[in-house]
Amino acid sequence: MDNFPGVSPASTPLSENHQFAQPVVPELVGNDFDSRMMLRCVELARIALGYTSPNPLVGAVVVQNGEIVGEGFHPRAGEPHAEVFALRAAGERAHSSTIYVSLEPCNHYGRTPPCSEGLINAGVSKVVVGMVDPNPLVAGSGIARLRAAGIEVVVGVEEAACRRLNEGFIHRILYQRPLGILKYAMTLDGKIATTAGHSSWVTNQDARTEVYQLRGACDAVIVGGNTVRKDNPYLTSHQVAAHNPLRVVMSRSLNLPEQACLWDTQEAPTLVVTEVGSSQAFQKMLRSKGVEVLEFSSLTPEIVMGYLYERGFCSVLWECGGILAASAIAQGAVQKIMAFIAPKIIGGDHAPTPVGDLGLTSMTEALPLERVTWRIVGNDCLVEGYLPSKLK
Ligand SMILES: Nc1nc(O)c(N)c(N[C@@H]2O[C@H](COP(=O)(O)O)[C@@H](O)[C@H]2O)n1
Ligand SMILES: [Zn+2]
Repeated sequence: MDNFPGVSPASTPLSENHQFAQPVVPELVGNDFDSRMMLRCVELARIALGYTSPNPLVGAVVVQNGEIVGEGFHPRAGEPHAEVFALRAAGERAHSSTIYVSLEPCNHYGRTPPCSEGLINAGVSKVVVGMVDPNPLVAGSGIARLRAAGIEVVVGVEEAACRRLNEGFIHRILYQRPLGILKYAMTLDGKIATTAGHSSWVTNQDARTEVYQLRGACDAVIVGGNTVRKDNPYLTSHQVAAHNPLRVVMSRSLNLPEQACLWDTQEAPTLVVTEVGSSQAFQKMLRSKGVEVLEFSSLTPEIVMGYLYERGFCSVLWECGGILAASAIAQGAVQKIMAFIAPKIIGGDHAPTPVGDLGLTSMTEALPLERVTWRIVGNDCLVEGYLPSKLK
């Protein structure tokens, strides 16, 4: 099992969960201070990027007289919640304190007892919450329980940052599927490779490093057989992030190379999903290398996403070619687009493009992205946006 940088696995010692204490900032009061503390919660939560599914990323900070006296984050499902680590780190100083937490404290017995009770028992006087927990087992009941116990509760501080942090978890809870992110890199004339299929590299190192970080934050990354045959990718986070996603290959035929970087499972696990009836000999060869192989009666993006949901995943990165990308979009397996655009022209009548045929013939049918943002990454531009909600 892989570890957090500087943090030991499974039973993370509390002292180490607490090792991120910040200096006192007495001059900051009111909303600025609340914002700073909540952003610190988000920062703490992000230490566990890639490790917490099906649970959310959560950070917590205990403040006494303007001083941080305890910090914590949720390291992984089955371990205590962020509030517990922060309260334990604060010890006696949790009494009459204000606790900041990026997600509403839970109010149910799951793998762990309710944090609402822990906060009441610790004697905190105020709880500042980033966002309400969309989990129907919580959904406002944690806030109500704290208020009923006479604790002041403020909700919605840095809510946008808290929601962004957990967009995969939120999507999983609301739609019973992982959030699907389609990432591609294309030239300014919309090509992901040359006519000959060569694609190394469309974007510069900075953009590729950002993709490695993205992989580290996702639970799985999916490609089709064509990408394995043409690019022979690793699909790891290349040590830029501590976590590696499950690498998933979708192939009906198992017409795949005997030798491929993805069959080396030392660094990261690989799952090949195929259809009933594909070569048993090839499946045996893959299994002998430590590759997991699963057969489905019908192999579609929707079925694979349903399976990955059951496996507990919150976010899945599609790094496939245009044909599979179009099929994933059409089946509602993609909600978010991340397009890296390199300022170069390659041309080519038959050079591949990021999204294949969607069956749309009029420009009025084009799928308009929502909540679009863009930024420069090194020499390239990253455009991000969300497919219209009706596709979700
Ligand atoms: N507020 C809060 N802090 C954390 O650190 C959390 N992990 C959660 N998670 C919520 O509780 C559910 C998981 O409970 P168990 O870990 O199984 O006990 C999760 O679905 C969230 O709703 N909340
Ligand atoms: Zn909890």
